[in-house]
Order: sequence, then structure tokens, then C-alpha cells
Amino acid sequence: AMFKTDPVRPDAYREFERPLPEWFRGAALGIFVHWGPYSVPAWAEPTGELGAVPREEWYAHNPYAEWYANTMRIEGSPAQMHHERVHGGAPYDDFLDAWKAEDFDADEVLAVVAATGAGYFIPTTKHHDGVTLWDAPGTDGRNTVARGPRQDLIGAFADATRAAGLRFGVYYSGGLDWHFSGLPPIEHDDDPAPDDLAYAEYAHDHVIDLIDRYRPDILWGDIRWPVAGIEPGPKSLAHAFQTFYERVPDGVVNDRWGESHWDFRTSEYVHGTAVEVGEAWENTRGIGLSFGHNRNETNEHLLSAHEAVRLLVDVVSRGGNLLLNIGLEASGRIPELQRQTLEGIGVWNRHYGHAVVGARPEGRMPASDEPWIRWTRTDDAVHAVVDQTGPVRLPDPDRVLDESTARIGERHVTAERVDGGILVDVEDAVTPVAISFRTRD
Ligand SMILES: C[C@@H]1N[C@H](CNC(=O)c2cc3ccccc3o2)[C@@H](O)[C@H](O)[C@@H]1O
Repeated sequence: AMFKTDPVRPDAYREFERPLPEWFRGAALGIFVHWGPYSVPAWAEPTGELGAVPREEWYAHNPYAEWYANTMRIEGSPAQMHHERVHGGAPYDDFLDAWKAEDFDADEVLAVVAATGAGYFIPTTKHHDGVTLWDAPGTDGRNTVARGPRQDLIGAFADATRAAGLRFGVYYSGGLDWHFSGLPPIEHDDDPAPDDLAYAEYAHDHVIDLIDRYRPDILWGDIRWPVAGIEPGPKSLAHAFQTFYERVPDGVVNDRWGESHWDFRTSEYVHGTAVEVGEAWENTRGIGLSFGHNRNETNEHLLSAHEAVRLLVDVVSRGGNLLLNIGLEASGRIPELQRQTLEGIGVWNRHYGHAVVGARPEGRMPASDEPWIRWTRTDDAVHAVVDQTGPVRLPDPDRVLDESTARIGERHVTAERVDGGILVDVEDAVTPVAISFRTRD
């Protein structure tokens, strides 16, 4: 199947196993950017979240606007009708030339990203349409240096990310490349994907080039890796991983490189129980229903800052990171509705980031979500994040807390033990609220 099955770790890849670097485990939040020729039409049906849409509807009514090149080719799809009506059925590559990135300033994007409190930033370098955002080998000018933006967008992002003090990752679509493969549009989960050696070596050379030029801290592969590239060989995936870890010893790779190797697992929108165990996992989603900018999305489709913060706290309380995506406009601007959510996350992290950055699970999951509460632990403190104000009764934590040390942010608050719990009076706070206690080991 095209989508990831549970990857196994063949012996040939065992040499790459290593402890998860603390910089990734403790990061809590990463920011993704999907940006490409698909950002020009920026059009999809806001059908619903991955996991909530029946699979038989998904492809012809794909809410992922970055899938436009596929959706527009499906006979009778609303995207095809839209493409005919608005773009006169023009070739998809016209969007590459129409993509000007006229307002793009990598430092401005990274200022918004850094203000969220994120620890890492990952732009798409090649999505499924095969267009590369740097002058990648073998692309014969079908890239953003030769056409459209006429700029090495990955280089600009890499420099701005380092200048902002964040770790830098690269997203690379290994499993799909609709231009290279020339296959008919995908309409079912198990439709074919490029698997031959020619494509595997082409993709290998891209990953090597990204490593050599941008020294990314994260290799974020997508879908899977072409089967022919998993086998040993001079341009095998193992060679690419070897090169990566040589150049970036504390680098990490995700789990979408086929049956090979991973440092951390991933889930997408839907929380994957098999994936979200321990502390080496990441949940990714758009701020809305799409990764690429979709002009049809309105407030109702987007996570508010409050909802995004609850998602972040929930994921961190269970040991993972949240990789939240921005769909940049073709101009290079952050869509206003998405910017509001990002700014709200930053406000919250300035108040309570100490409860999520560098935090671990506290070792319990609440029985229910009424009232909503999530526990995290940092070196010498335990944090109870609640989403209410007024008198709050925390269920009695297994860990011995010194309730006399209760704090909300910098402010000391009174907390008293009542039958089987701790009563805290939460006043006028930014909700959700992190109530922090010193631990008394
Ligand atoms: C970040 C998004 N990834 C999509 C491909 N998704 C997957 O390969 C996938 C989906 C998924 C769900 C649960 C666990 C693993 C999973 O892997 C890809 O199709 C989207 O356009 C977007 O780039």
C-alpha cells in the first residue's frame, strides 16, 4: 500500500539506531511549511480532517490543497471543474511560472515561527508534484531557482532558521513524484507509486544534495521510500542515512522512509495509538484541514489558538511533539487566520512554555476529559494544565507534591489538600493554565 504500513527494521538498517537526542525530545513544538506551485490555485474542498473522511471520497474531494495536481486530473472532480472554469484547464506547470513569491521574506516568516516557541522548522523541499524549492540535480529547470520565484527558497529558509536559533529540517516526498513517475492520478490508497531504481537513485541524489548544502537537523521523509532504494547499493537509502549521520551526528529522521529506519514515529491528524507511545513520536497536521494554503478554508475549518494549545499540551503530556503546519500564500505571506493561531500559541508559551518545553509525561492519563486536565513533568516540577478558572480540584497525583509550592507562572498561589485532591484557586489566567508544583522526592 502507498501509505506507510508499520515499518520493520531490516538488519541492514540496525546500525543507524541511536538514542533520541534531547534537543528533539524536549522541543514540544515544531512548525511545518507547505509551499509550492499548488499555492497559486490554493484550492481544495474543505471536506474534513484526514481520518474523518471516508477513504472512497478522499481522493476526488481531497482537502489537501497541495494535492491539486492530482485532484484536478480526476474525471468529474470538483477540482477538475474548478480548474477548467478558473484556469482554463491550463497545464499544472503554468502555476510554477505564475508563482512569484513577491512578498517572501524568510526572516519575517521565521520571526513568526520563533515567536510561537517552536524548537524546529521544516519546509517542503519537494512535494508530490516533483517541483524542488532548490536547484536540485536532475530537475532540468523544473525548480524555483530556474523558474517562478527564481530563488533558492530552501537556502533562504535554512539561513533564517539558524539566525532565529531554531533547528532546521527538510521535508522530502520520497514515496510520490507525479512528474517523474508520469502515472495516472491516484484515486485509491493502493494505487501504484514510483518504485524503480532510476527514481530511487534520483531521489537519493536529492537527499544527498540537501544534506551537503543545508546540513538539516531533521530528514522528514513522506509516504515511504522507493522499494528499489531500500536494497544495498551505492545510491541506497542506507548510504543516504550514513551520509546524514556522518554530517549531522545529532540529526534525526522520521518513520516514513519505507521498511528501513527511524528515530521518531509520526501520526497525521488522527492520533495513531501504535505510534504514540514512549517519547519518540510526533503528531503533524495543518492549522486547518490542508497543508497547502486553501483559500476555501474559513475560521470554522481552522484550529483556534485555544484549540491548538490544548492539542500541544495533550501531545506533550503523552510524550510527543506537535508539528503544526503553515500553508504559505503564493506571495510568501502567512495567511492572516493562520497567523492569528500562531500568535496565540506564542502568547500561551510565553506564560506557560515552562510546562511543555523540555517536559516529559507525568505518567498518568486522565480518566475523562471532564474537567480537561493534562500533567507534565520537568526536572524538579510537576505541572497540571487545566482549562478553567476559579476553584479547581486536582485529583490527587501519585507523585508526592509539595502543594505549598503551587505557582501559576511566576505567581505563588494557595493550594490545600482536600479529600483526595488538591484545591487551587485559579484567578484571571490565560487558559489553559499550567499549575506548577515542586516535587518532594
Ligand atoms: C504531511 C502530509 N503527508 C501526507 C502523506 N501522509 C502520509 O504518508 C501518512 C499519513 C499517515 C497517517 C498516520 C501515520 C502515518 C502516516 O503517513 C501528504 O500526502 C500530504 O500532502 C502532506 O505532505
